[in-house]
Amino acid sequence: MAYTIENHDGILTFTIDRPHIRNAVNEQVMVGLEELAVRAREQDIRFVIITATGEQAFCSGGDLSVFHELKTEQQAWPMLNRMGEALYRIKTIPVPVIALINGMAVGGGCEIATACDYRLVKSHAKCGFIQGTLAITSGWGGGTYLFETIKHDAALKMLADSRAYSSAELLDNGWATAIVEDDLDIDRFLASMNRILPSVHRAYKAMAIRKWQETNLKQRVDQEIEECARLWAQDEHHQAVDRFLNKSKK
Ligand SMILES: CC[C@@H](C(=O)O)C(=O)SCCNC(=O)CCNC(=O)[C@H](O)C(C)(C)COP(=O)(O)OP(=O)(O)OC[C@H]1O[C@@H](n2cnc3c(N)ncnc32)[C@H](O)[C@@H]1OP(=O)(O)O
Repeated sequence: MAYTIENHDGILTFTIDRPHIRNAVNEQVMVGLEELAVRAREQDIRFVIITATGEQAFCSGGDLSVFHELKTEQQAWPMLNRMGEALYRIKTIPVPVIALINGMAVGGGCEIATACDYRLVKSHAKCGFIQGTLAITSGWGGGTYLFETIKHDAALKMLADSRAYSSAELLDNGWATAIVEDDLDIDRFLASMNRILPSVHRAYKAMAIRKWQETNLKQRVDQEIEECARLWAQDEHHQAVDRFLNKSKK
């Protein structure tokens, strides 16, 4: 199994469980995120947490060993669109969604975290939209969500930098909600959330969702996906992925 979903007293935790491959997203993880989006809409759910197994990685994005088989725009679009739909469903979950970033979050991994309402970043974790180094843009909606999340210049810089930022940089640019060292820090954050009635959390989330609907967030995500699919088909992208996969084999 590539993931687990556990409900403890209304806190629904999704854990990507592919640490050997830095928790990269394959078809099974996509199925898991789709299941999460359904279960998170049940009435007893108070918060959702998305995290991953181990200390090394939260998620290294799409599983390039699988997705590298997609060569053309027409082949790439269904994969990008499926994840785009799943992440939009996660973004609009009616309760707060917390990314617990236990390690590296790069590429699509950074997009998953950006779709969440809060990002608790372990101090050793580094995160970045490194897609530029693969000659593509973000393609699961994460770039669009970034512009909803942090200041315009910081967002544009983070996308264009195409490198992993330290936790201190992520706190500084507003992407990280907090840096956490251990379970105690996480418990403290959840305790602060628990002080307020679930119905109040739901009402505030509904306010944010209304804004996203009125500003055509989904339409903007769809445009991001289409642009990424176009870039995906270029030789520069395939060559960059070849370099990464062949480096691993040496
Ligand atoms: C597809 C959608 C697109 C989007 O819309 O955003 C993307 O997500 S594109 C994918 C972007 N992701 C990457 O380019 C990240 C690639 N990975 C890395 O840069 C590094 O692995 C890391 C995440 C910085 C971690 O480095 P390190 O701790 O040194 O581990 P290794 O590099 O040795 O990796 C261990 C093992 O895992 C394999 N691996 C890692 N990430 C991926 C991946 N995304 N897809 C496939 N395989 C991956 C890596 O090849 C190693 O394998 P072995 O050598 O066989 O052990």
